[in-house]
Amino acid sequence: MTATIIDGKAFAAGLRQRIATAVTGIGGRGLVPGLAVVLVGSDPASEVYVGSKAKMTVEVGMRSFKHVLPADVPQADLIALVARLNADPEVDGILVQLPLPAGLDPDPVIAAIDPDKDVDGLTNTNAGRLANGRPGLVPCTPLGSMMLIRSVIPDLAGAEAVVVGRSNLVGKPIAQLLLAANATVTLAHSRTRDLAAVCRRADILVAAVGRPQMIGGDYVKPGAVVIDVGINRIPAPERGEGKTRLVGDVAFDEAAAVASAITPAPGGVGPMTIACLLANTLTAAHLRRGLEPPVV
Ligand SMILES: Nc1nc2c(c(=O)[nH]1)N[C@@H](CN(C=O)c1ccc(C(=O)N[C@@H](CCC(=O)O)C(=O)O)cc1)CN2
Repeated sequence: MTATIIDGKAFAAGLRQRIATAVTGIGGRGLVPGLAVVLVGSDPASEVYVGSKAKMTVEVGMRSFKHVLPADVPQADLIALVARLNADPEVDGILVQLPLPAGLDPDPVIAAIDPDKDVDGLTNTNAGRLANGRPGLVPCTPLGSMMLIRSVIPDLAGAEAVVVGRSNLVGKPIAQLLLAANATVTLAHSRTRDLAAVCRRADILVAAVGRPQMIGGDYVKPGAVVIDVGINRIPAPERGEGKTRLVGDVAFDEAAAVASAITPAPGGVGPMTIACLLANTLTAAHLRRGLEPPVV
């Protein structure tokens, strides 16, 4: 079998286009959604992601507010910034880029975000809403992964789904979303016994372990849909001394030979993360004003 490649880059571009159209529509009524992104420190990957978020926010017609704080900022100052953003009427969405530098605890910072502006969907309130099947803001990477899954399997009822990885940012919310779509869900992790055999049960296999190319072809059931959430930078001496390249958590060539559809990494789930952040900001901007959010 040769798998269909699920083109997340193209899907994300289409989604951003639909968001831009929706933003133009509400602009006539004087509503311009605003997204505040907070970067603490100077992690190079985080700087790139935050830069892309700011650029794409403006491209879809929203307001972008970027706050950069030094790595040694006191925790109380970071929380005070979040409090100011909570109170700012021009800000509909707040995102604190993760990971935070060593010495800062992300939990109280996330807890300080107004759940109705929590466009990362990471507060306990939004996690609880997701777990209880209530409307709320859903973490961006899981939301984007679900859109890609539904592009190849519109009806997930009864499908066997295995999610490998149990982080609050990705694994747990994807499992909740799959469950809400009536899939039969197994949440596997580093302590799961015979992980390959568990994964081979999956019609939908989601890899979110953070270990480069760990999911080999022997983990994939013939005909399965494979969603690779991993983005890992590994040495690439074949490109020259000191060079690196990005790979996912899935050994792509091996898995693609067995699966029916697969996301590449890069170019799969990653680009959906920022597009879904913009979608969540649009949703938050509507809900905060008591308006029905558009379907994008
Ligand atoms: N507060 C948050 N922090 C982090 C999140 C998040 O959702 N909220 N996710 C990741 C980083 N991230 C966005 O923040 C992100 C990761 C990857 C991509 C992406 O488009 N990746 C490309 C490759 C990019 C490259 O060349 O480096 C791809 O996969 O094709 C966008 C956003 C952790 N932190």
